Amino acid sequence: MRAERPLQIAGAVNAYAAMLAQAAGFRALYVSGAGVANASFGLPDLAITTLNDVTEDVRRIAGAVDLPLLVDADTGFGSAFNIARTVREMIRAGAAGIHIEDQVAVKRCGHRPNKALVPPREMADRIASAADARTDADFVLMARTDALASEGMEGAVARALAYVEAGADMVFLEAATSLADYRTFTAEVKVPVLANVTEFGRTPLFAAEELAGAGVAMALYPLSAFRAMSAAALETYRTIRARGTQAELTGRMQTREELYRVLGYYDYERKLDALFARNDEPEEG
Ligand SMILES: C[C@](O)(C(=O)O)[C@H](CC(=O)O)C(=O)O
Ligand SMILES: [Mg+2]
Repeated sequence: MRAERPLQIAGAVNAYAAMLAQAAGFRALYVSGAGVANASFGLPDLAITTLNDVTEDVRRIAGAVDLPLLVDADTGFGSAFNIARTVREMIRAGAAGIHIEDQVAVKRCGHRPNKALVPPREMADRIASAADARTDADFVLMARTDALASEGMEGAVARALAYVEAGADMVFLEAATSLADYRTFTAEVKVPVLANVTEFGRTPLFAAEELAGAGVAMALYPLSAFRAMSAAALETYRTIRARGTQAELTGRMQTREELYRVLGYYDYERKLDALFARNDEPEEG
């Protein structure tokens, strides 16, 4: 966050997407709960996936890039002891931080209607359990509030302040609808605030500079690349089925050369060649 404001955080649904985001210059990445559910399991984002499902993706992504990873821990995957375990497992898997939200355990996407929240006290307990379980002082604990839709700005601010009091380092204001919302919220909540700029939701696609002007410290793009790749993949599959060839699509594909550059393939190949060359040398006898 010292490097840029707002810190742009890009969602990556797998290790290779994370490498692409890193190559594009992002300084922080996100493992989206919706991304794990949708992309890794073909499930909707309705609290169906588990802690293990998410940490598996975190391990793969953290193993592929050097960037800090913010991870969506939904409602923490259970009650106090489970939340403590979530924190420890996320740290072990390589996350730099997680966010935990104040929806009931059967959560929904933050941009859908009929979200239900736990009482502020219960969410503060979630945060306190998480803060207590931290085995790494640098691990970031972010409280997400979904309260704007049902309790308005006053409710969202009151909740955020309680969560910070309970140990949250940062706050995620879900589904804000105007820059004025962010301005009011960031003026009241003194810790860094994240804006979720997810497409086709409640929040207009505010530009980074606009968010910075409203006091926002982090801008999240949780599923942007996933939505783009999904549309591209569907078009590719359809075209091959309809035309019997992919020839007209290659201009829009990432080439083998580009793929290999991102992967560092040629370094691996050189090492392999050197190993083979060594093995070919006659043994001294
Ligand atoms: C940020 C989010 O929690 C996610 O899982 O990526 C989702 C994103 C989305 O559904 O667009 C959310 O905002 O609830
Ligand atoms: Mg989510």
